[in-house]
Amino acid sequence: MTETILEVHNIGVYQAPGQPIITDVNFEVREGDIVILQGKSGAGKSTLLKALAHLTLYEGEIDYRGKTPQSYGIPNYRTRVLYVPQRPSLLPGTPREFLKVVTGFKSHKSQHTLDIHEPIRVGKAWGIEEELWDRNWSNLSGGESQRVALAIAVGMRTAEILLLDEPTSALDAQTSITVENYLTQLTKSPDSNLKAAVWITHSPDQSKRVGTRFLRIADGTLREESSYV
Ligand SMILES: Nc1ncnc2c1ncn2[C@@H]1O[C@H](COP(=O)(O)OP(=O)(O)OP(=O)(O)O)[C@@H](O)[C@H]1O
Repeated sequence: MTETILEVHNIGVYQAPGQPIITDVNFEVREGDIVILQGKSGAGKSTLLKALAHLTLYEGEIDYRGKTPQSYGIPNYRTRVLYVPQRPSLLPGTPREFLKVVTGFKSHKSQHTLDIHEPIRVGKAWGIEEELWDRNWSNLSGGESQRVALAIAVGMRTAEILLLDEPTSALDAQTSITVENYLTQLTKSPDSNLKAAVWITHSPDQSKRVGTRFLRIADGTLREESSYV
């Protein structure tokens, strides 16, 4: 039987008391799932991913492998259920400097799989030459910084679930497919830590290519669909 990784019970996020962005969200993520999260702009998709990563206040419960996020320690939990923003906003310095900082965190160090060269290798597979790692973030194009940030998230090899917030929105069609194939194959590989993803996209074509399950947020709550609609 396929193992459940994440169980989400009655999640609600509020922008102010009595003003919910999302309520009564229930679903689970199992090994091998690439869960497409769809919904209109402003529906609450990013809000839900941030709640799953414990990056925003929420009510309700999250179980990761049968335990609460707190029981892992929140920084450690966040490396396993890892949110990848659409673009790294306003980061100082260069990607290589950023990589050195994040790989120095105790929560990452405690995991034996870490290899700081792996993100650079992943980036190369997506057309990111090594010299770009020494350029300031502010001097990278939108598509370059998006791929570098994703390469860091993937190359750390700490995540079991990636929470992907429009991960290819700044990429051309061909590069987007290269990244998609890499992520879907990694999710299926028995040697990989990565077991699943929750993936926001506005692209019906991308949803069909990568999705194994389809969730939609509408009117402040979530429902499962049989396909992208
Ligand atoms: N920190 C916050 N405080 C108050 N309101 C917020 C906050 N974050 C998000 N919102 C509001 O919550 C709603 C959902 O935002 P969210 O970013 O989750 O939407 P989304 O579905 O990801 O949209 P898009 O497709 O445009 O990225 C929006 O109305 C947004 O303005």
